[in-house]
Amino acid sequence: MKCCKYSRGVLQFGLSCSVRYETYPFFNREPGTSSMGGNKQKGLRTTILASVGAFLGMIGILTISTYYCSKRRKNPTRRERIKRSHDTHEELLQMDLATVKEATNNFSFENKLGEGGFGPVYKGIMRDGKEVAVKRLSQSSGQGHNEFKNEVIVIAELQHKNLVRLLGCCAEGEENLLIYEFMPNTSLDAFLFDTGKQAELDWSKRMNIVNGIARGLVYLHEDSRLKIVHRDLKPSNVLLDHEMNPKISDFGMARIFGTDTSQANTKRVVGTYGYMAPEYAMAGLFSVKSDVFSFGVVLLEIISGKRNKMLQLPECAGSLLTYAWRLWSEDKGLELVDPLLEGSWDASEMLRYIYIGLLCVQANPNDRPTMSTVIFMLGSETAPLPQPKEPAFYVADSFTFESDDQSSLKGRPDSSNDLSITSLIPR
Ligand SMILES: Nc1ncnc2c1ncn2[C@@H]1O[C@H](COP(=O)(O)OP(=O)(O)OP(=O)(O)O)[C@@H](O)[C@H]1O
Repeated sequence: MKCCKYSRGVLQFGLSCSVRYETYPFFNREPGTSSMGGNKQKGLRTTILASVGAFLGMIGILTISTYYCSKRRKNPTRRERIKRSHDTHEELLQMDLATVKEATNNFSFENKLGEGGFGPVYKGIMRDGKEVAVKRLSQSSGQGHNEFKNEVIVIAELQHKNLVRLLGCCAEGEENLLIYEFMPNTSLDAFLFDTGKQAELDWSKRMNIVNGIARGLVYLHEDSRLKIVHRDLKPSNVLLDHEMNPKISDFGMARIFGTDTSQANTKRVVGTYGYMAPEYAMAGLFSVKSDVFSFGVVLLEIISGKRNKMLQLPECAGSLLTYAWRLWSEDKGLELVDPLLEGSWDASEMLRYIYIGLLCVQANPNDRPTMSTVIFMLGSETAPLPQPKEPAFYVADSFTFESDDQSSLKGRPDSSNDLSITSLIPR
């Protein structure tokens, strides 16, 4: 549309030029009025020549503006690109309710895969046989329409093998549905913290999961067109495909940053207790480094097979972080390792992973590495690692945080909560 406007503008400009040329006194002299000896015929010729010149000029400008416009269409500005992708995605991803109902057997109990803060999740089979997972926003969920939209906007912009794919959405009447690719092995927490399944995660699978999560985060933070902070990374938001490859999910809380923004703050703290960085949980400050903190917690959980917040060991009051730090300081780092992994790991590699976990959960965000540095450190046996400083500790019982939104953290240690919709600022 803009192109048309430009072209119309150029056309008007050209016409007005030719009109001006014709009315300019020099081209309309009466015979004998000029010392140059011009006559009416000469004046007319000059006028025609000027008009032809103006016309040709106008054609030239039109050609250039058309070229510029088609180039713009191919390489839109950031704002145009974002707006266009919004429009396209809203169109592309729409699915009708009848189709989703049919796929999920009318949201039957047998099809229910689980339930999160957003609402229940159902398995569905589309007409073409494709398996999907359908998240149904429950009316009573603390999360609302804004998060639903946020998830669609954020995830529709992204494509990476370590991020779950959103296939479609449906907003009809009271129903708000998100349709994802189906992950047959559900989520990481279903393996990591389930005594019956823990043993299936040997060290090589765990390393693959750690590296995949790290790559997904690097993409979000640095490599995608937008700079995104996830804000709710935890094992239940890491889904596993049929080969146990990890895919980060749940972008309802994600925030998109501009290139020149490194940190933002909010009065509405969202996220999950135990995984939130202290500066975020207590002051509402978040950045890519808050995701790094959550990654560090998940990494230490993967190594130990223990939940950060659930650790009730006699030798350690508090969290897994307290425990890991204590062992590390006493040169007993390897005691942290999940006994089920016995014999499947190499000591120096394992120590490096623990080291990296501790670097990620340091109290000061500036001390934490970026996710691309984490990838480098995970893959290098020789990379010099800085000495980790003490992690941020917060003990379950004493941790409370009050924000403007009274539904937030206090008294709901295991849940995520509300946030206003992301404002899209491209990289
Ligand atoms: N794409 C998927 N494929 C297969 N199972 C899924 C998929 N998405 C979610 N699930 C299942 O549904 C459950 C609920 O997921 P959901 O993301 O809504 O909540 P959560 O991450 O467990 O909790 P919260 O909403 O508090 O973050 C998951 O534990 C998982 O077992």
